[in-house]
Amino acid sequence: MTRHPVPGAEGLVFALPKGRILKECAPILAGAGIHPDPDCLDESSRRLRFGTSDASVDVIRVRSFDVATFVAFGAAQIGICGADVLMEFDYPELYAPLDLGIGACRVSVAAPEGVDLGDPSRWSDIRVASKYPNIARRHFAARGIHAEIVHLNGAMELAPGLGLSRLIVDLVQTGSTLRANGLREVETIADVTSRLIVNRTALKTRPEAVGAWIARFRAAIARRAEARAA
Ligand SMILES: Nc1ncnc2c1ncn2[C@@H]1O[C@H](COP(=O)(O)OP(=O)(O)OP(=O)(O)O)[C@@H](O)[C@H]1O
Ligand SMILES: O=P(O)(O)OC[C@H]1O[C@H](OP(=O)(O)OP(=O)(O)O)[C@H](O)[C@@H]1O
Repeated sequence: MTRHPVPGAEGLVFALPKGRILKECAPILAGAGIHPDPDCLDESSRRLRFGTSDASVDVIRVRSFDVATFVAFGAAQIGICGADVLMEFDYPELYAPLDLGIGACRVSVAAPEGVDLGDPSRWSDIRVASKYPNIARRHFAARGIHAEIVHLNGAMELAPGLGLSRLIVDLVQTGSTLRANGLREVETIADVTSRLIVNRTALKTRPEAVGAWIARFRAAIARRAEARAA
């Protein structure tokens, strides 16, 4: 694919999450008319910024949590990330106009299989391991429970068995990770899919460019839905 110069002040930077959502994003990007350099989808590539078939758009590939941060601070104007990440950060600078319908899972509370946790309405304090400290804290606070959060970046499932916490708050899709680690889902906090996100200031100051991309993604999602229904 032809290399294009990086976008100048008028160009847009599109933040994509590396990891499991990246491949699911590709057909949606193509439907919206963004064709990144093939290296972008090759997880073994060490590059982080890629040109696209549109000389005015570059793609960056960052961790899922960091997509929200790049877009919130205006370093990227558009991006794709899970609703879990949006809930966790709650950045006022982010506008999430479109549910892309990919990366479906849920944020749930889980506990050790076969352990009686007692009556949750009687809990006052509980220790919870999660990579979503804000979601977890808010969830328990809304029930009048003070949650002491142990912030982990992965392998939360180990925490209850090793006495690090009584509960975990993590993503669940099939439930096989919980089962494989002797845990059960206790409660769903929120259903999750991936969203198109934009920086609110960029949308205000460059409504033609940013608004046009939102419209293209909206049309691409509608076409996918029609094709699935046919
Ligand atoms: N099991 C799953 N099924 C469906 N979607 C998921 C699942 N796990 C995560 N996701 C979605 O994919 C996003 C990215 O998850 P992924 O596992 O690729 O990255 P991560 O492990 O959170 O990031 P990192 O590798 O940077 O720590 C999550 O924020 C969520 O929206
Ligand atoms: O219910 P399941 O279908 O088992 O999916 C849930 C698992 O998927 C995610 O982890 P991932 O595979 O992304 O690995 P990670 O721990 O590196 O984030 C999530 O953190 C759970 O561990």
